[in-house]
Amino acid sequence: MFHRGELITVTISGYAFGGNGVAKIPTDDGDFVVFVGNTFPGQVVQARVDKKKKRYCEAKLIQVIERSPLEVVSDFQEISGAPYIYVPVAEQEKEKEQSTLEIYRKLGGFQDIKERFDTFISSPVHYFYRNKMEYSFSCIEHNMETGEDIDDAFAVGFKRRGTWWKVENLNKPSGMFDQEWETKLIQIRNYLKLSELPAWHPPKKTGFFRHIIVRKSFDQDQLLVNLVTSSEGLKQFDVEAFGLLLKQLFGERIAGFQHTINDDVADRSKIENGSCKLVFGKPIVIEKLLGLSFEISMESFFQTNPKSAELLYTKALDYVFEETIPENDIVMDLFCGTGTIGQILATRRKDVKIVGVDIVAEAIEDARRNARHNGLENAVEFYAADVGKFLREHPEFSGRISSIILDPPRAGIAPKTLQKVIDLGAKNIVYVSCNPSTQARDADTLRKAGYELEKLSLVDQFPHTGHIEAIAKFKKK
Ligand SMILES: C[S@@+](CC[C@H](N)C(=O)[O-])C[C@H]1O[C@@H](n2cnc3c(N)ncnc32)[C@H](O)[C@@H]1O
Repeated sequence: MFHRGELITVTISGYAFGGNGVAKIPTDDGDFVVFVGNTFPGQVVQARVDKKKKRYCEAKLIQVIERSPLEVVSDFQEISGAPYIYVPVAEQEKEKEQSTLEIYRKLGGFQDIKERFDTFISSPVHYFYRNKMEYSFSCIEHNMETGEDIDDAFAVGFKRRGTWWKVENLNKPSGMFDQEWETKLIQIRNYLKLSELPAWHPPKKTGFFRHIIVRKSFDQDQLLVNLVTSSEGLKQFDVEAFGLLLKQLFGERIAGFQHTINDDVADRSKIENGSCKLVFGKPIVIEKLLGLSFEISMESFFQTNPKSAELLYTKALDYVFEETIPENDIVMDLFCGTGTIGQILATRRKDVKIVGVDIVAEAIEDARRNARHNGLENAVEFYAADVGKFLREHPEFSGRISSIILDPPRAGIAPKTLQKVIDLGAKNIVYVSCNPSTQARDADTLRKAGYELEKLSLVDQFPHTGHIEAIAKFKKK
């Protein structure tokens, strides 16, 4: 049944972890299962078969032909990064919870996960919650109304689902990022188009305008803007005049405007590369989390949904403090990024030392600077290193740690590194993850090493997407 590359139309009847809609096609040998990413039960969709196995296949969504009866179409423009914008949040949350618990059963072998499940924390804001957005320019536009592709266009918005070359103009807010910014993006597009410099041509890798990236501070209600162009035709572009337009459109809300010149042929991955000049203002915004201030530059990692991150961190730290931490003990914040969790912990317990480790040197510099500004420099120590290497080179911590916080990237923790973490002999481990499938795998390793999974909570950091954040609490038996 079906072959790779085939265009199929299926009705989605179920939901699997990670935003995969499930369609079942009856055959003489039982159901043949089709997984289609970014779809929802009740939708009829057109999709292209990508991977084919004997009993199932994976297909990429091309278009939703019929909406699910659950969906409520609103005035937001649907973008590929937010496939569930029309699905009521309660329905999204229900599917996320069930599918995440199922992945814990399947990949972690925790058949009794329901009994260990603590709570599902909803995002305190469901719309306009993101603090960073990256828009692409392309001279190949996919017109959403007519379905046509237009060459020699000037499009600014997001890549058409499943393509890296076509851009759909963002004509109204997506419901994900700042409402005023996205309402006025059309004026920015019209202004830049008048320069007669071309938008980027992704297949040819030529053109001038490449990306526009915006960082937001909710606390200050300010925006930091970075326009990325090539140097092709640079002399014709009046960057100061564009800065004035930003000031006219957004006034005091613009904290700073940067211009990055990037001639690298690689598209998204090199977005922050090239030479960057601050045209006016500051190259940072300041965000507040649970009373602490964090300076965020364009490049720094910072939780995308800060209001929800407060709830995530509070829950993670509640788990840490459920156990006794002796005075002057060390708590490790491994994969600490800009050190937010460790610093917040330090405000709740003044008599413990925090050791944070992250592989990105810039993130550690941010962590140290922020700790100084927050008056916490004596409570925290940050190291720029690979966690596995750090633990190998610092055997002195072994047996001296009562609690560890882990917050690794989506890939989870490398087996050798996890073994080093286990060798520390901590009584408690709190594991925060943006990918519960790798967390469930690591939870199985921790269980085999004598750690019991006591509790699991889910935090909906990313409404309208298939993503979910999970916090697991482990205790040494
Ligand atoms: C999900 S982020 C953690 C963010 C941080 N806890 C926060 O909330 O701001 C994962 C972090 O792991 C870091 N990382 C990835 N691989 C690493 C490794 N092998 N050793 C140390 N840090 C690593 C990344 O630089 C990133 O900052």
